[in-house]
Amino acid sequence: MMENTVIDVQHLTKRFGDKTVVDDFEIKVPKGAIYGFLGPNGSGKTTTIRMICGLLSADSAEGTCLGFDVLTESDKIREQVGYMTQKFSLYGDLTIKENLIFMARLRSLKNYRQVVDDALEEYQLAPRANQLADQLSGGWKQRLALAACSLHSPALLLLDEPTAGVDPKARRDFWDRIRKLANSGVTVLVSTHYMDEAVQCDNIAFIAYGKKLIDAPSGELASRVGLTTWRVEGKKLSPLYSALQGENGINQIARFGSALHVSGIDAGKLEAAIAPYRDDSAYDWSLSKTGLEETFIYLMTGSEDNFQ
Ligand SMILES: Nc1ncnc2c1ncn2[C@@H]1O[C@H](COP(=O)(O)OP(=O)(O)OP(=O)(O)O)[C@@H](O)[C@H]1O
Repeated sequence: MMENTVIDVQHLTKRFGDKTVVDDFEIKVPKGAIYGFLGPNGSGKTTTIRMICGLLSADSAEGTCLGFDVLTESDKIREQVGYMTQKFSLYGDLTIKENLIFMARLRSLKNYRQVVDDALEEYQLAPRANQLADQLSGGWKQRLALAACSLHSPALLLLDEPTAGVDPKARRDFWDRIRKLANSGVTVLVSTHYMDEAVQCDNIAFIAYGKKLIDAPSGELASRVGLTTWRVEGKKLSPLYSALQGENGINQIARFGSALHVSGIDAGKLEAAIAPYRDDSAYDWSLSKTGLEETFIYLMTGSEDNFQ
């Protein structure tokens, strides 16, 4: 294992009944990375991450996480993992402070009162320490959940759709905190099917049907997939949308504000498909750099019905 690599796993496989939900998966994650696991519902993201972090046993696997064997030393891995689940899983009828004390004691943390006081300060929860968790807004609940799963200073954080349903300001605060943790050496695995969470990741592994289709630094994902994109602006975009949809050479049309982004994997076929509309003065066409958004939509729509 490279010194800087905290996860180095191969042949990770999991079956539930006759369904192989994670199929011969491999991944390397460097220390301090924010690594996104993207894919449609049911594609196996959570199962994969939970196996890597020792929270679920694999049917087969080779390799290490945090220097421990993924198959035989999952208890040691688990000790260093903080897991923030999709659903708020703290106690609504306990206060913020009581929740943190409960979690700290569950972890048998020495000096737990000090650890909790430090967390209240660090996460700016102190002024609300005596508020019941049930009375908190989504953003504050999420902040409490992050504080709770970080009390034992985990080396690895596992976040399952962490900002779903949270307002933009709270979301930005949350990612600022995650970035700070990553800069201090904490490695972060994020399971999501939301674009705005994906853009926060340094690396992205795209999963469909339990298999990893692509694994790349997020800045390289678009060029790896290789879509060509034309941007078109104009007054009558709806009829154009209908006319282009399903045409040979067009893999995807997405609305971006007042423009359409028309993308295709084969640049020549794409150009031929839009040719009849290029000279129409109602439209203003320009070749556009394919971004993460178009790539993300393309990947997601190409593998929508995982295990349905
Ligand atoms: N304990 C279980 N028993 C049986 N099937 C399961 C179990 N856990 C997950 N599955 C199935 O495994 C597949 C992958 O599930 P998983 O939760 O890993 O997907 P996901 O990509 O994280 O989905 P989502 O985005 O909806 O959370 C799904 O078909 C799911 O129904």
